[in-house]
Amino acid sequence: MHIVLGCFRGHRPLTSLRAVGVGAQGLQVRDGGSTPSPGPTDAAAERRSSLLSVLRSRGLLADVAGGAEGLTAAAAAGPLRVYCGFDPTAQSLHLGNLLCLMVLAWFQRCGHQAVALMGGATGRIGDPSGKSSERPVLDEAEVAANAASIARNVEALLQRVPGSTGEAPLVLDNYEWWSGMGLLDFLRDVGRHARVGTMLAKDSVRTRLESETGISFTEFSYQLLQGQDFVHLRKTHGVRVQVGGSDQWGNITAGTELIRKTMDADAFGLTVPLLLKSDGTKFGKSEGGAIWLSPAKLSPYAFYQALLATADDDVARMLRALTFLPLEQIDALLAPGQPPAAAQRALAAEVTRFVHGEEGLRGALAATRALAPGSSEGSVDLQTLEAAVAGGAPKFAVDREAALGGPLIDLLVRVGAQPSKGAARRLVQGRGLRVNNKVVTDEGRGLAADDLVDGRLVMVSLGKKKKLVLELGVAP
Ligand SMILES: Nc1ncnc2c1ncn2[C@@H]1O[C@H](COP(=O)(O)OP(=O)(O)OP(=O)(O)O)[C@@H](O)[C@H]1O
Ligand SMILES: N[C@@H](Cc1ccc(O)cc1)C(=O)O
Repeated sequence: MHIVLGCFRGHRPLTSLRAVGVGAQGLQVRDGGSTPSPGPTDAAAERRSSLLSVLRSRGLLADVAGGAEGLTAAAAAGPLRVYCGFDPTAQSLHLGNLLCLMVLAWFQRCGHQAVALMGGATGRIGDPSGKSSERPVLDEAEVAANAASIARNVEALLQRVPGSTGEAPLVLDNYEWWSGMGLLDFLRDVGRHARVGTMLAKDSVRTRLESETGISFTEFSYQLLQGQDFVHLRKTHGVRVQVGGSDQWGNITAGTELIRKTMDADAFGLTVPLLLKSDGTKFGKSEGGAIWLSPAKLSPYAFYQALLATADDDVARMLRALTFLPLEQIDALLAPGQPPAAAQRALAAEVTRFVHGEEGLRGALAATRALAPGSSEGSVDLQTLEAAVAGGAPKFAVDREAALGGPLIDLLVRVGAQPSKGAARRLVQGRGLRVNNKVVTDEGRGLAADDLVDGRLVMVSLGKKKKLVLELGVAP
């Protein structure tokens, strides 16, 4: 895997930010020295206002809309609510989306409150940002099911932000307010405030207008829906900041402009540099090859392995952007003399822990150990077996009674995994046959019920590298 953090089309120069004099993590309070130590209120204000310098130090800040100084002052004055929207066009979010979730997490750590918005309505329209062609229309039931599954994932993830000092995160769905909005209300209350010239000038629209296929009115209107979301959240939940990838700049500023015009209130936008693949395309779901965050789409083991495969050139940026490790610890991991892949292992462990929880990481590490060539560690569970099959181990369906009723070596010959009984015996004599990683020493050993994982599966290793999975059931 080769991933780079870069900026997408439409990137604007980094707004100059004022450092606010806190440590790299933004969580340390300055040592008092000769000046008096800050009291608890000052410490909290300092932590809240450290936000932009923290995001910048982690490589998570591309642009600020509404003024960096104003945002820092607002953060110092009190906890802010910040939102990021996700269109439920797939069952799960992916590693690219994790950057935005990390920004929400840093807000939480600095004492603010994160709001994750499911695009139950916008997912039915299709965001043209960064897309060279029209998105397919999704089935309503599918969008709703996707939104529910992403909401569960995101909520669990934001609730486990380590060191969070903000109020508990909120998860909302914009279908709530769009489902009741009529066309006339929309044109009168939202459309009237939008200038067509400004809408046409957005990168997402301009590039599509210049393309052969152009842009539909539906996708052209998308920016107003996202803009109105921000207005709605500003009014109903006091949300003052919106976060998104740098491809979202046009949609985010549509919101800050609408708020300014219709409410005469302040609002800020933050964009995150996009996580790009080595070919320069966005690391997203439409482009394929996504590293999914939901365990239903990608097991914690496979997720861990995908991060372990991060290229050396990308690992420093990924450690800064996708983990909460202190920057000094990251520098130490990258210093010469570290064991091979130490940085990748730390990256994989930290990100897996955040995305899948402590339990998910434990399982991923257990499966990694169990599937290592020649492993004799016995912790083979369902995830390990699924990982073995996903990694190319053949799976054989065998008759349960026959499998439990005779020697394993006979079964291996019957399914074609061993050329002859003699070869299978020699494998046992050379201590090369293992059942769920336990060495078989008895040539007559058969399978027993307690070898079975999930009551039906067993992993058999033939020598150091070859593995297969037997599934006991009714023979095909
Ligand atoms: N590779 C990425 N790097 C940083 N942020 C990203 C990346 N991919 C998506 N995001 C951000 O995550 C948020 C939600 O994105 P969303 O799920 O709607 O689109 P997506 O996953 O990029 O989908 P698609 O590939 O269909 O465009 C947006 O703010 C988007 O900019
Ligand atoms: N347009 C965003 C998702 C989003 C939807 C609604 C919002 O209010 C905000 C963001 C995207 O496609 O990535």
